[in-house]
Amino acid sequence: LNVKQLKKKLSLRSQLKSKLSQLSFFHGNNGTNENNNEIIYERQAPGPKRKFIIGNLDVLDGYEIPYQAFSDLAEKYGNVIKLQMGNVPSLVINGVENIKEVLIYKGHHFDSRPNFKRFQMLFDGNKENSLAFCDWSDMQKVRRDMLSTHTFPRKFSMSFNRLNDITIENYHQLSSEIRCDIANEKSTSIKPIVMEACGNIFTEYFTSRNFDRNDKSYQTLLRNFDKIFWEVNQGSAADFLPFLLPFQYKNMKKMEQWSHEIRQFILHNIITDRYSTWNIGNEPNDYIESLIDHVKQKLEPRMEWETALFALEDIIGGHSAVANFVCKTLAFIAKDKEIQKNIQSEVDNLLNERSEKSVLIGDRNKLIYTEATIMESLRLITSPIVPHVASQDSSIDGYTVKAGTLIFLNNYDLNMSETLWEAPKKFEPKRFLSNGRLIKPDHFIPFGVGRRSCMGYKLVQFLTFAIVGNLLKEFDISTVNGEDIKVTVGSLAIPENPYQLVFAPRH
Ligand code: HEM
Repeated sequence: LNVKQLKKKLSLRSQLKSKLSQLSFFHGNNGTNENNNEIIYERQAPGPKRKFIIGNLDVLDGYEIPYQAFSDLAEKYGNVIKLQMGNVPSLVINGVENIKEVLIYKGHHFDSRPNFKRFQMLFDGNKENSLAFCDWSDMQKVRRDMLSTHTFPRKFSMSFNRLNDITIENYHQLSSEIRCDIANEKSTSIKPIVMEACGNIFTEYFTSRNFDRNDKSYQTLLRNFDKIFWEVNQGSAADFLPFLLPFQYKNMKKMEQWSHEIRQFILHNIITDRYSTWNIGNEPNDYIESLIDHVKQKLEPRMEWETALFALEDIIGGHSAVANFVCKTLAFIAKDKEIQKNIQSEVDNLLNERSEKSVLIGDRNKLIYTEATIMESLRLITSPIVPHVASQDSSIDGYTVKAGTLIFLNNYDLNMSETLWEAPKKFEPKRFLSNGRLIKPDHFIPFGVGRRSCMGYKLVQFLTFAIVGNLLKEFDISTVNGEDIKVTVGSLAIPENPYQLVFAPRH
């Protein structure tokens, strides 16, 4: 090969590469040109015909689990579906590769959140005060970094050990309340006591404060958090059709009142005296001190006192998500004696070998069947409840996406697809086990991934593990008269007092 031939060959190769990059959107590439600039292809995703005013909102009609509609639409239109939800242009994204394209490869193109009136109102008219509903910003990055030290404590660090001690202490309180019901020959109203345990763990862990469980205003605080959690988890047509807002007025006023009461409680009973006595330069011991330190030191980006207050409120409210999840997991377990026996024998084997007789949060890798049960519960409750919004013009799987488009990532389908899972409707922890090891399939992403991923997932895993493990060590659990209680899939929030469970001491 002489120099001339070599030059010609290289030039041909470069022309070919350029042609391929122009064509490559047909193959679903990431839509960048040679200079890594985004090429915006006008290739619209397919979707059903829109109706006047409501657009495609009617596609959800008649579905008990609305996300099932997205999966059914995918059968007809493919993995990227264009929908006009009232006045909000939207895309439904199915398939793990497409979801990864949004969350990982192009995470910075899709890092905003919708601008629903409900969310604005909960945060004093400004959704940027919220950790989960704000758009991406330097402030959000700082808030996430600050929070991660506390929500993702390193194994056996001081925070980790503290979280463990607080969890076990509160578990004992939970167990004594169950024993009280047993002594009175009563079934147990599970949600209020799990809610109280999780609320206490969160307030003590994040703020180093604990409250008397008979304190009426503290009980109201926990109830208010859960009522808001329930409301936020319900879809509302008014999110997409603002002219319906007046019909939502009463409900929204109630939510506004609950969030106002929460703020007042936190202000008066948790944060104010800590703020006034905090000395700049001290090492923060808990999340509240990290926030106060940032505000008082006037670190960049500047955080207003109000923003810090909302961040604290948001994270304390996370206890409600954990409590709802624990209750759903217990219901799945109460319905299946074999799963229960498997967890119990795994827990007994571990505890018989050692002097520490509680299941600790650090035991997760030793109790893999218990872990698999929690993963199975997560699989069934997951939904695309926290949508993304395109923060710039982009593309997904080669389809055009305009800035401002709402993106539903159909993780419900990832978890319920017949092609990805065997008998997906069945509660079967063993699907996460293989050759005595825990396996996590690539398509199992219940907490999202990337820059907007869940900030509380470790707390969910630690607390659920410790509560479920210890409860099954102590008790057999069943439903009242063996009735088959319905545990809704594709959603996390459960009503205030959904079901009773019957506990019987094992020893
Ligand atoms: C079983 C319970 C939970 C599930 C299934 C869950 C799942 C999720 C999912 C799917 C997202 C959206 C991820 C994305 O957009 O890519 C999310 C976001 C978030 N979660 Fe969770 N979560 C749970 C509990 C919690 C708890 C207990 C906390 C707080 C301690 C929490 C804090 C957050 C925050 C702050 C975000 C927003 C992060 C951001 O937008 O930057 N979550 N969660």
